[in-house]
Amino acid sequence: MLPKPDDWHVHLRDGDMLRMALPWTARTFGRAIVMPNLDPPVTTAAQAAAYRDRIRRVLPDGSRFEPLMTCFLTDETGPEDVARGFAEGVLTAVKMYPARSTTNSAAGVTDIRRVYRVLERMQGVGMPLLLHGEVADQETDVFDREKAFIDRVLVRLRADFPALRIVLEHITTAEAVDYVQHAEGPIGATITAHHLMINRNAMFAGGIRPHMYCLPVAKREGHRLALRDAATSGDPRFFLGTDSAPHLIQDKESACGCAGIFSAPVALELYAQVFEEEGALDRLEAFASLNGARFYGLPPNTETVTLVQSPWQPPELLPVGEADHVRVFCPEGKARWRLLEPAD
Ligand SMILES: NC(=O)N[C@@H](CC(=O)O)C(=O)O
Ligand SMILES: [Zn+2]
Ligand SMILES: [Zn+2]
Repeated sequence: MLPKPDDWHVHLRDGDMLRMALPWTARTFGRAIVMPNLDPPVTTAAQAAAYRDRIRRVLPDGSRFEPLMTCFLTDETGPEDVARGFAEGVLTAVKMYPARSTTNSAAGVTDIRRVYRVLERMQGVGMPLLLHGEVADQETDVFDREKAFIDRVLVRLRADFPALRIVLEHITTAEAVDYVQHAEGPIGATITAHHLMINRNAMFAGGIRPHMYCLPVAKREGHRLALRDAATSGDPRFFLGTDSAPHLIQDKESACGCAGIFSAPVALELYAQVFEEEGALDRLEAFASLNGARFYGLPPNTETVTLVQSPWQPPELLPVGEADHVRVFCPEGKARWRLLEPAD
């Protein structure tokens, strides 16, 4: 049993996809940081408030799930708008995607110098900046883009804004682990369940596997092991963020399949498996339920969840709208841990 965990990085989408995805996240997590990369993206506090209303309207009856909203940083973002959104409790954080680094990020930041006024303001009011930490330039090898982001962008950014609260999201490399462990000042990192479970071979096992493709792309085995060490270390800088990112099958199984792995229905159960394999079940609570809340200055949830060791078969495909489905991530087909429903 542990305090209800929070998901510090999730894509809930909108419309039919939101109706499919939200109940899975709300079942497991008390709160979630909701990504703003809709099409078009959520770029202002007012748009974030409207999106939060749409999310609340499709929450299952009786759910106490709380969506924590973000807005998408663009070259045009106004410092006043985000600071006011933060003060009013509409916005929890600002999300920065380097332009064209990932799904629906075309409106992202083209040159970090253009957003320095916004960052200055955020630093002043203590508002976190969440980073998709990959450079977007196509000359850099896709497997090196996270390390290049740290070397070319993050080091400089943190030197210029030493008190800015930063989350390096969905980290995938030993270099990112090392950077976050040793950096001075307020920094944290989220780690997904899938990056703890698969390495890059999973994308090519017997053929091309589009459902194992996400960004940042899974790396070599050594990096996966470094992530497992970090997540299970008890270091409060590392916390749970599923990056559950549903896409329709037709968009994944395509000549140009999009990036994103949908893990919400089984994510906590898979994290539990990883912690068990590492002999660190006693540290799952810190990673899943305490560290992130502390970073964001929030109390842990008062509700609890219970995980039991009991193999089960998560749904493989979930319908969205009339015509298509989303595939659920579960690399071994079965999950070894099960979340007890309140009625169990
Ligand atoms: N992680 C992904 O592979 N995709 C995310 C975007 C993101 O988090 O970078 C998505 O929105 O589909
Ligand atoms: Zn991302
Ligand atoms: Zn994401």
